[in-house]
Amino acid sequence: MHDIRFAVLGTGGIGRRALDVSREKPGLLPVAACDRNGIAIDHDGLDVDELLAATEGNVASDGGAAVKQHGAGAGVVASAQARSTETPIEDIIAESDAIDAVLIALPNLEHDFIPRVAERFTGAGYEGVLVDVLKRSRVIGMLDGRADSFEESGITFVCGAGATPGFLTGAAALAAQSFVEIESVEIHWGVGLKSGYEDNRGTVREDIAHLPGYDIETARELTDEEIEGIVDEHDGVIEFEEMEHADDVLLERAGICDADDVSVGGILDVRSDEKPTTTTVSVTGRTFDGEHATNTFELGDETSMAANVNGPALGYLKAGVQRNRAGEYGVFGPADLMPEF
Ligand SMILES: NC(=O)c1ccc[n+]([C@@H]2O[C@H](COP(=O)([O-])OP(=O)(O)OC[C@H]3O[C@@H](n4cnc5c(N)ncnc54)[C@H](O)[C@@H]3O)[C@@H](O)[C@H]2O)c1
Repeated sequence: MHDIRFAVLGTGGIGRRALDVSREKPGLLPVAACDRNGIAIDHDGLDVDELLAATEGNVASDGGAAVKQHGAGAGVVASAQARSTETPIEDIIAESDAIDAVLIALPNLEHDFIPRVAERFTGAGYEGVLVDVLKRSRVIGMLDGRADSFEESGITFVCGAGATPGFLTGAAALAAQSFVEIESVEIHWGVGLKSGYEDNRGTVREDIAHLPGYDIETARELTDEEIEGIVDEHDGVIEFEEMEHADDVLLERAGICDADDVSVGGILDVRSDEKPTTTTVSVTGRTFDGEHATNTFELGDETSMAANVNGPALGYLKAGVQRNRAGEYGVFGPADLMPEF
């Protein structure tokens, strides 16, 4: 039985794959999807096969010149189920009475963009679940600052619910259970994206903002050619250290450790699907009986970014719906919930 009707905001690299993964997750019925230029809605369930086929290689991200366009229109409007609109998010909000949960797979190149999108749902009196896969630590505080209005509206907001933060934050919370004091949490990720920048625009651009000499503002202004240039300079393999990933504040928020004890780094290969390094979460701490040890959680190298972001995002969405139906509203992080399968 499909008892969770959900929408996806953003049908780029992440949003399209969320729809794809949802086909194999029991209980989920995708009823709406939008990108910057279009919207597809069918309350009986979208035809995901058709939508994915129509948007393959046609993931209109920002209307820029380099967007791949293989169909009649750019992005979601290439689907027979979609129509073009200048107000995609409002159009979904207008139908949100019949939507249980919304996965926000939008870029996060302005820190307050996702909080502002959430405000639009609150303003319309939405009662349901919002889930995002945002990365930046500072955005969590902005969402926490709106917790009262989410509670008043009847919204259960699950924030930072992708891979990192998200899945790996939850793994750290579990790995911490052997200890009574946590000394450090080290998250080191490896991602191979043969589909490259073209199919993962938000992800790659936002990661570049973590490189020395860049920030979110400068990354936002880069042209597609400049991004391709940075990728070329690194021969397609870019290494990141001390990233501002919200795993730190989300673990602190859950009472597990101080944000300062958490470090996140990783290696992104934009030219190969093979991971350049194994993704690990290492939690070091002291046990009640005085031992020091490190518990390590490791992902299989064959698991793709798409699997590790979207499986958990939809799993947390399901957990959020359960909370929402039990009348629990406000802001939840991935260390506060166990994702459902
Ligand atoms: N937490 C994690 O583990 C994790 C991992 C990967 C990506 N992400 C995040 O996921 C997000 C999406 O990444 P992506 O690679 O899919 O990006 P993308 O650029 O490929 O796709 C973004 C989509 O959002 C749409 N969009 C942009 N502005 C819009 C607007 N105003 N209204 C409606 N639609 C709009 C675009 O048209 C596009 O469909 C990024 O913020 C990225 O950092 C998180």
